[in-house]
Amino acid sequence: MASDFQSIPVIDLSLAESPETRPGLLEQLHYALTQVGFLYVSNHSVPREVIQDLRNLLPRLFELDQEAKEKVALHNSPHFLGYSHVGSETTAGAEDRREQFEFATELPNSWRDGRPLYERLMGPNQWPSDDPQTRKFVERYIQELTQLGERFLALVAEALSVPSKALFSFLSYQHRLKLVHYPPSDPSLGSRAQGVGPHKDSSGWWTFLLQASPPHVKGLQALNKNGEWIDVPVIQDTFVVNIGQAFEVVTHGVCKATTHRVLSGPLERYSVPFFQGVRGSLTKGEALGTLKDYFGTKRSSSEVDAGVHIDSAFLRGNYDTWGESQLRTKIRSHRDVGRKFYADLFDQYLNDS
Ligand SMILES: O=C(O)CCC(=O)C(=O)O
Ligand SMILES: [Fe+2]
Repeated sequence: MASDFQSIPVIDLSLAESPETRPGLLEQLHYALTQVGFLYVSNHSVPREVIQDLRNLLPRLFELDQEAKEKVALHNSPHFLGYSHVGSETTAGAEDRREQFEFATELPNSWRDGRPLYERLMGPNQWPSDDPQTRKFVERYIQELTQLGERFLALVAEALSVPSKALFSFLSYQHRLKLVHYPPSDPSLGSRAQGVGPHKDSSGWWTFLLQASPPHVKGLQALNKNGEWIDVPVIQDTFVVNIGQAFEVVTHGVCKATTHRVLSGPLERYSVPFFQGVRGSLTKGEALGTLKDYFGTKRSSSEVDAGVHIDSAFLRGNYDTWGESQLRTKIRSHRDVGRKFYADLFDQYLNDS
């Protein structure tokens, strides 16, 4: 079997600043995008203080008592924003061992009868603490990551030789952020407990992940084409970046959303994934049509071959827009929210497969 990636490339974004080093950076990025689907970015320009403030917040929020957490429970939000407890999610058929607070770009609830229902995914956050710093730190972090996401996307366009305008046209103005806590696993399970099971990121365009625990706390792994799980260790002052499913679709599978998982071990672990959002009105036709010329004919034969199989619930599903496909996924994984806020659609979404 051909060898495949055994480690995750580190891309130094400061190399983009000089005309001497930029071509080399783009070449490394092209390799990471087309052969790995996972990378680290270093020298990313997100201020250290913004990251540190968020990191300090994590234990404080997860130490809140259960009552305070339940007050902002995700099941009270039609926008799927808020707290979910350990055991409320399953991935790949098994229960995940993690609790999380989900936030998004702060937006008013502007959905009205007659508008597409997926627009209701946008709406205000539930803030878990009266401490005004919580909101300040989370919002500032989302703002910084939104900017990093845009800078990164411009480089991706250049590395793939596609118009950046086309890539930007797929973006939403709502991005999502999760604060995640993996409690220590039962010692009898060794280091093999499921923090989160094998998955591809479905909700975003790109994911920018902060591994917020010290380097000796391991857990994240990416799957290479040979079926080997490759460790994605903590590298200080970097973000882990990986491709989401919508990006795999628009690049016709040339850039794959790589499967990954988290094993939880005897040490608790914190992480913060930021999911750059995709516009809900994006249709299948647009997603496959916009860059067809770039990913159909202009590619080397090995890249075109790689694009033959696109693994996407969006393309397979019965609904034409990205927004509807997202809403369906969310309702199926949080059925209580579906029953409460989307009663008219609930049965249809549950029984349409
Ligand atoms: O916690 C991590 O390191 C990764 C989490 C993840 O893959 C996800 O939430 O999609
Ligand atoms: Fe993920």
